[in-house]
Amino acid sequence: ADTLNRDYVIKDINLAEFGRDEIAIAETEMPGLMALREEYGASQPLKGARITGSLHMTIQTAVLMETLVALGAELRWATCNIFSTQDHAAAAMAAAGIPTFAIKGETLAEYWDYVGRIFDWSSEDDQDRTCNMILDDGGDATMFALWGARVEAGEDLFEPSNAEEIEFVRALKAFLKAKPGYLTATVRNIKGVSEETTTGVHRLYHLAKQGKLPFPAINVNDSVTKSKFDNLYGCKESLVDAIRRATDTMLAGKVACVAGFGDVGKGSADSLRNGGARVMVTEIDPICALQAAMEGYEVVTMEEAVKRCDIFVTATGNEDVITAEHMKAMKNMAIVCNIGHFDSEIQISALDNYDWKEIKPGTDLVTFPDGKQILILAKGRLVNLGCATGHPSFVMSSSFTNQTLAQIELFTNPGQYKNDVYVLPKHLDEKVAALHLEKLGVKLTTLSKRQADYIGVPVEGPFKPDHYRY
Ligand SMILES: NC(=O)c1ccc[n+]([C@@H]2O[C@H](COP(=O)([O-])OP(=O)(O)OC[C@H]3O[C@@H](n4cnc5c(N)ncnc54)[C@H](O)[C@@H]3O)[C@@H](O)[C@H]2O)c1
Ligand SMILES: Nc1ncnc2c1ncn2CC[C@H](O)C(=O)O
Repeated sequence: ADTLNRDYVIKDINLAEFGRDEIAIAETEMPGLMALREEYGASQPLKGARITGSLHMTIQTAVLMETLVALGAELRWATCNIFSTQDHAAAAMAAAGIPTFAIKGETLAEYWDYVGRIFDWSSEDDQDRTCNMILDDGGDATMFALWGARVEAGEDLFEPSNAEEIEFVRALKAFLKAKPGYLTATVRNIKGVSEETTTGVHRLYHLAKQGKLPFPAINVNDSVTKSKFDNLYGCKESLVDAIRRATDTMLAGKVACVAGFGDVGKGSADSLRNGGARVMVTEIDPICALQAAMEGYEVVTMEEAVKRCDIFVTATGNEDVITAEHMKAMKNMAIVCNIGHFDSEIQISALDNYDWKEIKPGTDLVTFPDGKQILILAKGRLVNLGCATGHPSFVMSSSFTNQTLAQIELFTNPGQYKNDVYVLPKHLDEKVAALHLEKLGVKLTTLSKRQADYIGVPVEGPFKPDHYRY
């Protein structure tokens, strides 16, 4: 790692030029972010914003980061998954002077130490300087700050029950010892958090319901132009990309199982079917199960799927969806991976005592006592970023335009939001979509006043009621 006590920890600063070259190409595919730089560059709405960012350190995220900086923000950034960093993107950010702490393949200990680094805004001449915004993906950064403040208010930390929690507790205790009172001040100074993903949003609603959310939050995931695009079309492109890079397996003719038929499961099932696989789905929700059936997917239980499927993908946001028992019952050389945010979906640790052989980074061959073998991808962490480069730039532009608008909303309207979870208003959702039409050559039709009146919407939109489902 390239450290030397600089205010970044990355793999190799010499990758910066390569990163910069790919960022330049990505910018041509991210019209929403580039339009926001045009629109807000002069007025600098994020001047004074000190954003602690925890989001996969990819080329696409680098374009988001430099958009936030172009609008006046200062950043400190870490990735939100130990396998998702693209080292050349991290190098380009460090070379651009943005404190970045991310290495592809970092350990859990390093991951949580880096979360501490992005919260440490203190300097020689201002020990009390803290962040005043969080941009989160999955909720790890928010949890670190909140638990720090809660421990300093006298609450007992939970007993860690796995490797991840052990490192979280260790890193948090070290931070609290080094900087007593600092996270309490941080939480007090935070104007809000914008959360990228479904699992992180679930955690925020849970906190709000418990009355333990001490600042406003914007749920970016449930902007239509985020989850109905990134989660759906992003996974449709990046899932099979990852499976192919990790295994070179032929998809055509194979039988695949996707656990969960939400936005990610829908995109994932489509991805596999387009590759020529016959796809089965498992679901708990009768509505999503009915959708899957009517889309032509067989809906089965995992107990049934393990007998018949060659490829398994979890997309539920839940835990223990594929158990050790399930894996023991799978066909020889079955491929098992997860595209959900956390690695809770597959019982990876239950395989610890079996023989693991790393074929290449991201692809492990596990041999069971009876000699049966399976391939585990990205050690059960999200496979599209662990074994490939995640979603392409264009769809991430839609997600990250929402992120940027959410940061502006929270930072420039601190009094407007209570300590609760909000989604962006529909006119901004439609604005994000509109910013991405020209790139695809879309020609939009304009309503006449008569038509607008007939369907009861303003000529300029919003074109749908809040209860509309896209
Ligand atoms: N890898 C990526 O690029 C990426 C992108 C977006 C979201 N995500 C993550 O993917 C996960 C899913 O996101 P989503 O937006 O599709 O969520 P979602 O809530 O829309 O869908 C999850 C589905 O899983 C089903 N489910 C829950 N438990 C199940 C179980 N035990 N068996 C079968 N089905 C079950 C639910 O009924 C639901 O329909 C989340 O963790 C999210 O954060 C990852
Ligand atoms: N290319 C990507 N850059 C950053 N994050 C990415 C990329 N592809 C998928 N993701 C995951 C974020 C996604 O919005 C989520 O909800 O998890």
